Order: sequence, then C-alpha cells, then structure tokens
Amino acid sequence: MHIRLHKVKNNKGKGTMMSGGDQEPGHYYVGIDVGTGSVRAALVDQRGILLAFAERPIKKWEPQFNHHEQSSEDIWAACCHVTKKIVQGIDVHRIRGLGFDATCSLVVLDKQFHPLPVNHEGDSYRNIIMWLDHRAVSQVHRINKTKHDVLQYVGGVMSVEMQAPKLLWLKENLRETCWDKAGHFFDLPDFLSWKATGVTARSLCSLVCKWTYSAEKGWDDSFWKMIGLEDLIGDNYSKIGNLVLPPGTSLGSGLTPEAAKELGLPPGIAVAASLIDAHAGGLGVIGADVRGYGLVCEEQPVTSRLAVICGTSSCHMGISKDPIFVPGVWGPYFSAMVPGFWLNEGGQSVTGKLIDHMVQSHAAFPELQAKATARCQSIYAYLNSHLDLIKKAQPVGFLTVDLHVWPDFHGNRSPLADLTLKGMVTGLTLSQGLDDLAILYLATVQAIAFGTRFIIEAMQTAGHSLSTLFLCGGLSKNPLFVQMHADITGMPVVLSQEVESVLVGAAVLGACASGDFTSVQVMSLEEHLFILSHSEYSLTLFGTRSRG
Ligand SMILES: Nc1ncnc2c1ncn2[C@@H]1O[C@H](COP(=O)(O)OP(=O)(O)O)[C@@H](O)[C@H]1O
Ligand SMILES: O=C(CO)[C@H](O)[C@H](O)COP(=O)(O)O
Repeated sequence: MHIRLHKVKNNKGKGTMMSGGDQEPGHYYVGIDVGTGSVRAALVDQRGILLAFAERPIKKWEPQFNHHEQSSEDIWAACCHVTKKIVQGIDVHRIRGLGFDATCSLVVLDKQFHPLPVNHEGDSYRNIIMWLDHRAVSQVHRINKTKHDVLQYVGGVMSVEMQAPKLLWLKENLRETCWDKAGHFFDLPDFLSWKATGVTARSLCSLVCKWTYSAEKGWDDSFWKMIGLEDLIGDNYSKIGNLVLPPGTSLGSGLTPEAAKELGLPPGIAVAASLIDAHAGGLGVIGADVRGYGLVCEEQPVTSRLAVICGTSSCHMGISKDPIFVPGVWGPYFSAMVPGFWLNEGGQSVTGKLIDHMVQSHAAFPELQAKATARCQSIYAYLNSHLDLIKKAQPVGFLTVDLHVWPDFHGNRSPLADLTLKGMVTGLTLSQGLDDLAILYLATVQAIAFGTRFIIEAMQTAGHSLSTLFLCGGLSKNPLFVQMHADITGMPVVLSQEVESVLVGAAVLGACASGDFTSVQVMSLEEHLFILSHSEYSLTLFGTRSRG
C-alpha cells in the first residue's frame, strides 16, 4: 500500500503576512524555537496559523570527544535576528505574546549574569554544556549508585544528558574558573525567558524533566546532599531556581525595553514561562483535532497518542492520567507538558544526527552531493528517489535483508538507558557506490524506526495504551522516515499540514501568557478528546502498511 495523503483543511495564510484584506485584524503571537542546529521564529495568528517564518544556524563546538558546547550570546543574537525578520512589515502592536522553547542544555552565568566558561580553555563565550554532551559519565554512574527516590521519576536511571551530572562535573573539574563564580545555572528555555524579561523564574517543564524537581513536593534536599551538591540548596536554591511556574504563565512585566529593542518587538508584551523543545512539539501536535478521518484514535482518549518529535534526536512523548513507571523511559513527570497529565518521555539521542553522519561519512557522499545539486534536490530527496529506482528491481523489504544497523552510536537513551552502548553495522561489503550509500541510509532509517517500536513496546508493557503516532520536527519532512515509522510500528502516523508544529507550540505559550487564552489546553470538545488553541489545526494522514 502506498502513502495516502489527505489535505483536510485549508492552510490559509501560510508563509504570507496577514494583510488585513480578506481577514479581520487580529492578534499575533511570536514563537521562538531553539533547536540543536538552528533558531527558528514564527509569527502565528489567533487560529494557530503560521504567517511568517525565519531560521538561522547557531554555533556548536566539540572541543573534545563527547564535549559539546554552545554560546548563550550567539543563541540570543540568532533569536533577535530571526524575530526581527518575521515581524518586518507588520503592525507590531498587534503582537500580544511571546513564547520560547529550546533544547535542554545547561547555561552558566556568574552572579552578575555574565557568561562563565564550561571548558578547560577558559573560553567564557562557550558557556553552554549542550544536552547531548556526555562528559559527565563518572558523575552519572555515582548518582545512579545512590538509588535515591528521585531516580524513580526519570525512568529508574538518570541520564548523563540531564543537569545534575553536568553540575557535578563542573564542580569537580572547573571549580575555580566556573563553579565558585557561578550565580545562575539555567536550562536554556529558562535562560531565554530570563533574557527577555529579567525574571529568573524557571519553567516547571525544565525543572521536573531535567533537574529532579517534583511538581508536588518541590526540591529534595537529601538528593543534592547525597550527590555532593549540597551547596545548591543554599539561599533557597537561588542558583537553580526557587520560583517555578507552569509553562505559559506570564512572567513579570513582560518584555523589557532592552530585550524589546533587540528583538524588534514592543516592550511590555507578555512573555511566557517556556518549554523544552520536544515538549513544545508534543503540545503542538498531541491534541490535534482528527475527527472525521476514520483513525482509531478518534474514539480513544488522548492518552492513546504518542507524539514523536524527530530532529537531531527523537523524543517519544506519551501522557497518562495516572503515573506510569516505565523502566528506561524518562518520567513519569506531572504536568510537564500537558497540564494535569503525567508524561513519559522515551528518546533516541541521535536520529537526524545519525542519518546525517552515516550519509556524510560514506565514500559516495561527494557523488551524491553533486548529483543532488545538479537536480536541484536535497540529498535526502535524491536518496529517496534513488531508492525508488532500486526498489523497482527488488521489493523494499528485501533491500536490507543482509545489512543491519544498530543505531546507538551515542548510547541508548530508551528503553535500555545505557550510555555505554555503541553503534554497529553488519553486512558490509567492498561496494562504495551510490546504491550502497542509499541502502545504508535505508537501513539506518529502519533501525531508528525499530528503536521507536522498541520504546513503544516498553511503554505498552508498563501500562500505556498507544495506537497512533503524531510526528513533527525536521525528520518528519522526510517521507521515507515517516513511512518506515508507520511500517515498522504498525501504527498510523499523523502529520500536521503545518510542518513547524514545534513553533506553533511555542506560540501557544505566548498566546496563553497574553491572557487571550485561559490555558495551553483551552477547549474541551469531548470528554476524551481535546484540542489546543489552534483549533483549525490541519492534518495530513499517512496510511499504515502491515509489518514485514
Ligand atoms: N526535508 C528534509 N528531509 C530530510 N531530512 C530533513 C529535512 N529537513 C530536516 N531534516 C533533518 O532533520 C534534522 C534536523 O531537524 P530539526 O528539527 O531542524 O533539528 P533540531 O531541532 O535538532 O535543530 C537533521 O538531521 C536534518 O538532516
Ligand atoms: O532531551 C530532549 C528533550 O527532552 C531533546 O532531545 C533535546 O532537547 C534536543 O532536541 P532536538 O533533537 O530537537 O534538538
């Protein structure tokens, strides 16, 4: 069976400015999404429709193997650049709110809010330890050996990608140049809302998901004492956050005059407590209105949906009314994504990054680039059409019969929760041509999709009842990636017609903070189906093919 594609609603105004000609003047909201590789901004209207979009790459450093760093100044400058672009030519006084989402990277500032170095070189421009940084291996092993109760709420095992091991690494390795001088440790989403408002409040999303904060009980002093970071308890946790707000809450007096000037927005507009990027994507898609398309999830509670946010990494977000403990899957986190629901977050630490790595490091990559450029196609569009040609000779299921990839090139986040795992490829031959590259690419995509199936099976075994996937993020623009997820999980995959769903999630935060909407979960349609504020959400549906 081939992919079926239904446009179910009009994508009015996409990519254009609302001119006021055929539309009533209304309110606008700005969403800013800081991914691993770039910053994106969008102008979104009251119906959740994206009117303008801009993107800018951000810098990354890898000074040593497994050390990944960024700069908060570089990221803020990119936020300003893209925001100025999307508001060009519009009446900025119609903008009512601003929301940020970002990767869960660790930003370090001194007591005067100046950047501090997180590296042995003492380069304070590089003041961010990125989420995928695996420098704190020894620290996370020691943290896990404590078997402290807070670990139950991160899948039973803390990940090296969370903040506690990174903080301990800074204390043990950069005591004088960083730790002793530090005044503020922020998750990147919270750094951005502080930069915009001057308010140091943290989002419940960041602190619950990455810092062991409990929505019900707050910080646990005994954990920080047990792991040797008792100094963070002082001054009522002022360095890591003592005012914790639900995502979408309006912060202080809104956008400061200084930040307003830098972003090209009016001062005083509402700025929301932020979300981690995967959670903004989850919020952007999980509540979509799918009535009328014959999907099994139409008759099921929202807890039957799994949002999969696929960019550099993939994050698998499933919600439940009661806490579900899934070994090796992060959470359960209360109210960290959808208010009032528990969240489990499965993940694969590198997916887009793995595909890019496999393709770019192959001997036939220069040939691929040259051929794709000659056809004005992206390398992935070219590879997908090349696979279509090969498939004419052999059915797709047979192409990778002898070639298998184990995708844990950066450890396994879920459900094995083992950072020491490595990647593998079996079935290699001496062939180095374009066919070989295309088939290796296919095997990599299939391996990632099997990884998703593995996570889903762990979640189902623990008590989730999942039936439908909702994909978003850069990889959801790749039809092969989407189709393999449908084939290999045996589940239908729903895509939004608005491909920038993560940004819609960020703008929903701004809309909520503005007071124009009462909650990020504003409309209750039926007892078990809700939609977010973007009620005209448009969908593209992909059919399911049977396994094998
Ligand atoms: N049109 C596309 N086709 C195939 N892959 C894509 C496409 N667009 C983006 N990607 C892949 O998606 C990944 C980046 O996704 P994105 O959501 O932008 O990442 P991040 O949020 O981590 O910065 C990269 O691996 C990139 O190669
Ligand atoms: O840990 C995560 C979410 O909890 C994400 O993997 C991290 O934020 C990076 O996201 P992306 O792959 O979209 O850049």
